[in-house]
Formats: sequence, C-alpha cells, structure tokens
Amino acid sequence: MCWLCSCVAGSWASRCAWFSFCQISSVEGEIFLSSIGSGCSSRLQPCLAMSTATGTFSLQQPLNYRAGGRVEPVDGGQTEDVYEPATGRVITKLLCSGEKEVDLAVQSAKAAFQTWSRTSGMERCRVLLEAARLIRERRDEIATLETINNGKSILEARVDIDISWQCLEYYAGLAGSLAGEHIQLPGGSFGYTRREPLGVCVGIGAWNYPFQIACWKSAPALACGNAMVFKPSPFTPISVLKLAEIFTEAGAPKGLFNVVQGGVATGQFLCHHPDVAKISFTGSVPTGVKIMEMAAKGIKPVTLELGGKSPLIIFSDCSLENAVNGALMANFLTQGEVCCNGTRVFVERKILDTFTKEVVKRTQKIKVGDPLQEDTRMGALINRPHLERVQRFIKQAKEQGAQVLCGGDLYVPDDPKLKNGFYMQPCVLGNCRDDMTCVQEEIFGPVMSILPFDTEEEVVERANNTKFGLAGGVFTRDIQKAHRVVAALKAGMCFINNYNISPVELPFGGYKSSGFGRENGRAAIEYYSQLKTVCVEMGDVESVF
Ligand SMILES: NC(=O)C1=CN([C@@H]2O[C@H](COP(=O)(O)OP(=O)(O)OC[C@H]3O[C@@H](n4cnc5c(N)ncnc54)[C@H](O)[C@@H]3O)[C@@H](O)[C@H]2O)C=CC1
Ligand SMILES: C[N+](C)(C)CCCC(=O)O
Repeated sequence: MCWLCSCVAGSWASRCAWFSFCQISSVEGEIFLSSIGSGCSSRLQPCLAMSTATGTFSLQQPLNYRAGGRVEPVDGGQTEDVYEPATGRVITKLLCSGEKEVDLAVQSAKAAFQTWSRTSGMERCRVLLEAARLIRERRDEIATLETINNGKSILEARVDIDISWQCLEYYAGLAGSLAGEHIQLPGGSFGYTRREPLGVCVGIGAWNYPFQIACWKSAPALACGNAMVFKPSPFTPISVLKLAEIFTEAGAPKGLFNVVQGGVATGQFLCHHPDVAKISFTGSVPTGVKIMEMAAKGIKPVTLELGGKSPLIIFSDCSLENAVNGALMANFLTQGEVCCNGTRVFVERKILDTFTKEVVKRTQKIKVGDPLQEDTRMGALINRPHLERVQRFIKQAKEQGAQVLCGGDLYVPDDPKLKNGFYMQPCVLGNCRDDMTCVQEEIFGPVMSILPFDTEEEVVERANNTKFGLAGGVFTRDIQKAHRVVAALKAGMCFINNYNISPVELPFGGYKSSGFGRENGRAAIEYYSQLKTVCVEMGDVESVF
C-alpha cells in the first residue's frame, strides 16, 4: 500500500494522482496566505507571508480565530516564543488566551451550534466536502507552513495535508448516513434511537501533526453536528488558522470552528468551562491524566490519544526488504516524533545481523537538513529542549550498555542559515535489553532500539510488557502467525507487513496508558455523538396503580 494516501501504489487512476503531484511540485517564489476576519479583512491581504527560503517567513498577529475571523485575545497576556525549528529563529510571539477569551470562543461555538446542529447530514456533508476541496487546492501552502513551524520535511508535510483532506472527505461521506435504529416492541409499540451531537467540543492538540490532528478532531465533530474550539500546541500555532479560514470559506456558520492559542493555563480554562460538552486530547500521558481529572469534575466525556512505546516484531520468514523499510517507517517519520512509532524493534535472532546491517546502512543514508528542500528526508526536531532531551536518552542508553550503531549526534548543516536549527542524525541502538530506559520510555525522537528474540511466545510476552498500548507491528510471510501475534498484542492499532500508514477509514487509538476513544473510521462517530432512545406506546397505558 502506498504510504502517501493508502491507495495501491502506482494506481494512478485512484487518489494517488497526489503522489505524482507531490513528487514533482515545488513551491516557488513568494506565497501569500490570505486571511479572513477582523485582523485582516481582505482575502487578498497578506497575513501569513513566506518565501520558500528557510529563515524568511514572517507571521502577522492575531492568531486567535473566533466568530469567523482572526481576533486579538481580550485577555491573557502571557507570551510564548514560536520557533522555526530549521533555523532556530523565533517567528513570532504567541499571546496566550485568558479565561475571558476562552469563554468568548466557547460562546461563539455555542451560538454556531444552535444552527449547525439543526442542519441535515447532507448539508454538513457539503460544507465538509468544500473544505476538503479547499485544503487540496491549498495543499502546498499549508504543507509549507507546517514544515516551517514543525520542522518536518516538505515531502512528509504534503502527505499530512493529504491525509487531512481525506479525513474531511471521509466524514463528509458519513454525515449524510448518520442514523439510529428502529426496534419493534410488543403490541405494535416501538422504539427508535437518534444519534445526536454533544454540543461544544474542545480539541487540544500536540505539535507533531498540527494540521492533521486538528482535522482528525474537527471532521468527525462537525460531521456529527457539533461545534469546536481548538487549542493547538503553543509550539505550532500557525497552520490550524488555515483550517479555521477554510471552514468559514466553505460555508460553515461563523463560530463553528474557533481557535484559542495558549499553553497549560488556556487548556485548563477550556477543560473547566461549564459549556464544554466533550474534550478530545492528543498529547502526553501526564497531561492526559490531568485532562481526565478536569473532565471528571464536569462529567465530560474524553478521547485521549496519548504516547506509546510500540513493538515491531520482525520474524525471520519476512521479506527482509519490506521489514527494513517498515522499520524505517516505524521510527523516522517526523524526526521520530510520532506517538505510534514502533521503537522497540524485536528481530528474530537468526536474521539479527543481516537485518541490523541493512537498517544501519539505510539509516545512514537518510538525508538530514533543510526541511523545505525536496530531497531532504529528515528535518529538525521541534525545539532545543526537546532535542537535548532526546540526546540525554541516547547518553543514558550508552551508560546502560546499549551500542550506538549509527547516528545519535547533533547535526549542523553546512548552510549557515541552518546552523542554529535543531537537527540530529537518526540513531540505531544495538545491544539493547528490555530493562533499559531507551526501551521502556517514549523518546519521541529518531532513535530505534533493536532487541533480539528467539520464540514467538517469548516475543509476544516481551512486546506486551509495557504500560503503553498504542500500536504494534509484525513482519512475516506466515499469515497464521501474523494474525495470531496481532491478536495477542495489547495495542489498539496493529500493522501486518507495513507500519505507520494512516488510511482515514481505519479507527486509530490506544489501549492501556496510551488512552481510549478512537479517531478516524466509523468508530469516531461514537465519540462525537450521543444516543437518544425514544420509546413509543401504540396502545393504552397499563398502570400498576
Ligand atoms: N496518541 C496520539 O495520537 C498522539 C500522542 N502524542 C503524544 O504527545 C506527546 C508530545 O506532545 P506534547 O505537545 O509535548 O504533549 P503535552 O501533553 O505537553 O501537550 C499537549 C497539548 O496539551 C496542552 N496542555 C498541556 N498541559 C495541559 C493542561 N494541564 N491542561 C490542558 N491542556 C494542557 C498543551 O498546550 C498542548 O496543546 C508525546 O508523549 C506523544 O506520544 C502526540 C501525537 C499523537
Ligand atoms: C500519521 N501517523 C500515523 C504517522 C501518525 C499519527 C499519530 C500521531 O499524531 O502521532
């Protein structure tokens, strides 16, 4: 399956037209991203101006979006620096929203909910389809923004945007078919169920897939008739504004999708707000715990997409080439900053040396550097503290007896404008044991740990011996073994003979400390709607009194 859009690679008749497009397209010259709203009233006015050359992007305030336009937050005042990871340059200062601004955003969503929740599924479908079309049309602009603010390669950012519009298309398709059940009861009486929206949903996002996370949350939420207030990570506040503008342009009522910017305090105001009906969170486990505690106080349902330390099991009867490709996909997308990465790579001892040699060879060839260059395959990590954290994990791994087989060092590109960027060489660790910190903790960086195993029974037990349960993968040509092993894995998202592809049709989410609730697929509908049961009496009331 094609990594880019989950079609069968090479079938150009399908959606993979995008594959060829992304291979050949390059963004040239000056691009102006227009904006709607009080801050920038004209569609033609350049609000987010950028050029392809890393280091020249400039961003204009305001960065909140409410009631169909960009607005200055009415309170807050705390500021955060927003970086371009590729150059280490501060792009802008983020104004964190206070309690009043959060309330205004929630009230704006509440007002839009009144009209949106009364529309038919088909009407919602049309708005989502138009929004998907606009994202497709502006794919390169949005991908470039994502690369500038997140540091991932432009090739990957384009794929993220493709997955995003596919998500909107998918839920547009479902919106018109949301329905309840009809249940016959004795004496001609009957019951039926209605699938109703929840109200104002809050989305809180992480920084690794800023635009995609916003789409994975907003598409099912809006399809079900809800309104949303979204808070991106303060590290990546930019691209979601494009989504907000697109929803308005696509015909969504003003206030249906709002953006509040900020960090912990802003997130807390949102979670505590009495008019918020649901919280969908993507982020770390410790924050997930806090979100759940806050939600408990208001009896609000939550979806938690948290961290992972997923196993990837390579049996000796696999296709070695596919397994090596799979291991690279499982570890090095987005500089390794991926929650479902298969960072514990268990390799059957018989092929340990061959596999390891090949993985190391391929890892050494990964081109690290300016993420806006077409041939770059790994860009910069999100910020300096995170880069240093990843470095500490590698140092500790060495102290605990792991062997660095390649990479792990900081990388300083030759280009002088990139010298303050947050780069490192992707790293493969050998001689790993299950008790090492690098094997137990989520590193969220480009660090693969290789662990030998001898039997199926042993590897399944070791694979499950973790507090996390987000994903898992198996490479083997033995189909019975493949299904037996994934059935035994305690993880929400399992892959057989591939890893880290994201067809939006498939539900995604974790077991154990990796969270609960599902994004994508039909399953997400359950988490953005509530069921009303109506019992209809066709006869007389038989009273016991
Ligand atoms: N399962 C999944 O789908 C994904 C999980 N993640 C996980 O996210 C982590 C990295 O992302 P980070 O942004 O560093 O996580 P984080 O937990 O620090 O922050 C995530 C979001 O929560 C907000 N936040 C932080 N404290 C809060 C509080 N007390 N109340 C309300 N909001 C609060 C942040 O401002 C940010 O928007 C990794 O552990 C990774 O595994 C990341 C992406 C996807
Ligand atoms: C898109 N994919 C599968 C590589 C990662 C999605 C989960 C995340 O946000 O980390």
